[in-house]
Order: sequence, then C-alpha cells, then structure tokens
Amino acid sequence: MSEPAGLQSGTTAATVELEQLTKRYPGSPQPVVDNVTLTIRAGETAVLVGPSGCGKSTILKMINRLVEPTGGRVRVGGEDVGAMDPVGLRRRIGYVTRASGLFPHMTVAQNIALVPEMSGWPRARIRARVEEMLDLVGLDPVEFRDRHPRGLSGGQRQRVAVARALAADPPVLLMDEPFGAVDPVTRDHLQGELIRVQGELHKTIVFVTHDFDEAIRLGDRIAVLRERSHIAQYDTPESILTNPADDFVSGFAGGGAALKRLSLTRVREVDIAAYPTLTVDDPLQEIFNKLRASVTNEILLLDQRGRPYKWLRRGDLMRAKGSLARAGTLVNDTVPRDATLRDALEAVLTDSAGRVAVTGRRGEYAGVVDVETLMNTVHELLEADRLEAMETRHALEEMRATQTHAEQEGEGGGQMT
Ligand SMILES: Nc1ncnc2c1ncn2[C@@H]1O[C@H](COP(=O)(O)OP(=O)(O)OP(=O)(O)O)[C@@H](O)[C@H]1O
Repeated sequence: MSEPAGLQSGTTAATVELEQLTKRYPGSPQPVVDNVTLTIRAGETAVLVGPSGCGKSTILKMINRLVEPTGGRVRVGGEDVGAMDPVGLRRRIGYVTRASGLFPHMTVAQNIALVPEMSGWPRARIRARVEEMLDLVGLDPVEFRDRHPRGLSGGQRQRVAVARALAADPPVLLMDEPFGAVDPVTRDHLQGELIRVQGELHKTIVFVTHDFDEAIRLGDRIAVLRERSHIAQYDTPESILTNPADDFVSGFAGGGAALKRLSLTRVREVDIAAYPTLTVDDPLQEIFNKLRASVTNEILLLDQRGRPYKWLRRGDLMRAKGSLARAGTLVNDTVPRDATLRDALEAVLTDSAGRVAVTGRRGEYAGVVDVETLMNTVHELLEADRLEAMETRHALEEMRATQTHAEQEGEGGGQMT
C-alpha cells in the first residue's frame, strides 16, 4: 500500500480531522462516541478533556485504528485512515499511554529502536536516532541506553515512552493520560519538558486528560467533552477560561480563572521594572550615591557576570561599616524570563520584601517583578480577554444576522418568480 503524502516520516505535522465520528461497542445500547466532528490543525496541541468514560481514549484509538469506527471517518493529512494499512499507519502515528507500554525484556535503546527497525532503517542511523531521542527527552544516552524498564522510575519510563513514540519522526503524536500515573512533582516537570520538545518539533499532538489544569498548560486548543464525547466547547485556553460556553464548561474549568490566567502568561510578556543596579566592582562611593538617589530605597547588586547577587538597602552599608561583603541580603530566589506569572507570584509571595529578580538564559539580570506589577498585569489580561470575547460574540452575532437577512432575501426572491 502506498504511503500517503501527509503521513510520510519526516513530515513535520499533519492535520487530524474527525468527521461525524461514531463508535458503538458491541452489546452497548448507546454509542460511546457520538457523531464527533473536530479539526486539529497541523502543528497544534489539542487536548481532549472530559469526565471519565466520555470516550476520550476511544477517539484516540480510532485515530490510529486500534478501534474501528462504526460511523464517520478520521482523516490524517487529508487521507482517510480507514483506507490505509493499519500497521503502516501506526508506525507513522506515535502513541503514548498512561502505562508506558515498554517491553520489559528489551533495553531502553531496543525499545526506542523498535519502529525505525521495523521500517528498515540502517543500523548506524538507528543508533544515532536513539541517542538523539534520549537527549531530546532529557535522559543521558550513556547512562540509560542499556538499562531495562524495570530499573527506571515512573517518570523516566514515560520519557522513554515519548522517545520511542517520536523515534520514527511521525507527524502525529497521540498521548493518552501519559503523565497520569506519576507523582505531581514529576508530572509538573514532564509537562514542562513536553512543552519544550513540542516547541522544537511542532508535531500535531492529540492529548487526553481529565485534569483541566494540565489541559490549560499544554493545549493550544482544548476540546471540553461531555458524555458520549459531545463537544461542549473547542477553543483556546484563554477563551475557555474567560468565556466558557455554558455551565458544564465553567464547572469543569473550576474556579480561579485569574490564577489560571497567570499560568498562561510568561514573565517575558509583561513589563519588567528596571531596578537600580550596580556591580560588585563599582566603587563604594558610587554605590552610596545610587542608594541615596534610589526611589526604591534599595538597589540590586550584580556579581561580576551580571547575575543578581545582593539586595542592598539604605543604611546596610553603614551598619556593615562600609564592608560590601557583609552588607545587604543575598538573593536566594530568581525566576527566568520563561517562567509563568504564577511561578513569579509564588516567588514574590515567599520573598520577605515582595519582589523577585528576573533572569535571562545564562542567569543574567533582566529586571524585577513585584506584587503590584503582577496584580496590575492580571487585571489588564482579564480585561483584554473580556473585551476580545465580547468582540468575537459581536462579530458572530453580526455574521448570523447578515446570514439570516440573506436567507430571507433569498426566500423573498423565490416567491417573486
Ligand atoms: N473494548 C470495549 N468494549 C466495550 N466497551 C468499551 C470498550 N472500551 C471502552 N468501553 C467503554 O466505552 C466508554 C468510553 O471509554 P473510554 O476509555 O473511551 O473513555 P475515557 O473518556 O477515555 O475514560 P477514562 O477517562 O476513564 O479513561 C466506557 O464506558 C467504557 O467502559
């Protein structure tokens, strides 16, 4: 069977379309997936979130044909998967589940090499690919290549499972609660890693979870599903938080929209205050002068490599008898520019003076955020979201009105002839 263009290995991503997709398992009176139509754009992460048993896993399994639909179809890269050879199809769609599904008798490297081997890749290319994949998921190839799954932690097993799913460079990755069985701290870490990997690879990812916070964090778009996979809302996380379609969606999203909004924004996206700074090599007199002139009553002292080192307040130098080594308070927490505003808020709230230094890639000083900046920012964000939601609703209403008008005109025209 020929390989459809949209599904060739090496293709960055492919659109996934569900068209009136339905599944009724034998013996069950109701379909578990009922007439679902949904388009997942190439390169996007779509998260399916909904109550237990609403058919999320069944949808994923219909995409890679582990389950055959009873109605409708799935297209990947424009091609009907029902017309493809299921084994070939599965080689080109990565699949990661809650239980890693690694083969226990095979080493990590053998597990990752599985699909490239079945696809007939030359040995040297497979070896290089295994190393590359381990590197990508943050595992040292030398340390992990020859280990067996039983010797790995739950989090490490899921990393290997992701490496295996991506090994043959599939355009589509299906993830069924991949982090559901690991502890919350590891889950948090793995979610961050997935965001980083997706930032590099731009695959089309269909991710299933029943954790709404996970959906908010990972999804470019979220499909909130009711029973039988009826779509309650399919939208960006921002729209779902600020403009939920109905009570079911807002109930699922839970409270705390403002806090969740903080998780969606990065520190680099907000105005970071420029703080008065000096470096440890600057003359003492200059430090005195700057402190005296500072409206913040405080300066941030940077080390020789420009990294935040000490907070220095007026009087500190005097009390330390002019010794810079003894004066001030060491900076013990910083946040990178890529951190979320929620992380920044956490750091600011635990800081005794209510502010935290922001750093760039190499730990260099980039600015300071404080409680006031964060409060103002979240107010502005929520306000902007609300305005946008209102504009969208207005545009939709206008479109509908124009449509109705055109239809009426059409009907009128029909009567005249
Ligand atoms: N092979 C099967 N045969 C019969 N019924 C099935 C089969 N697989 C799943 N079901 C039923 O279909 C419904 C949907 O299951 P599915 O696993 O797709 O839901 P889900 O939303 O992924 O659930 P969860 O979040 O609990 O994993 C459930 O009622 C389940 O019992």
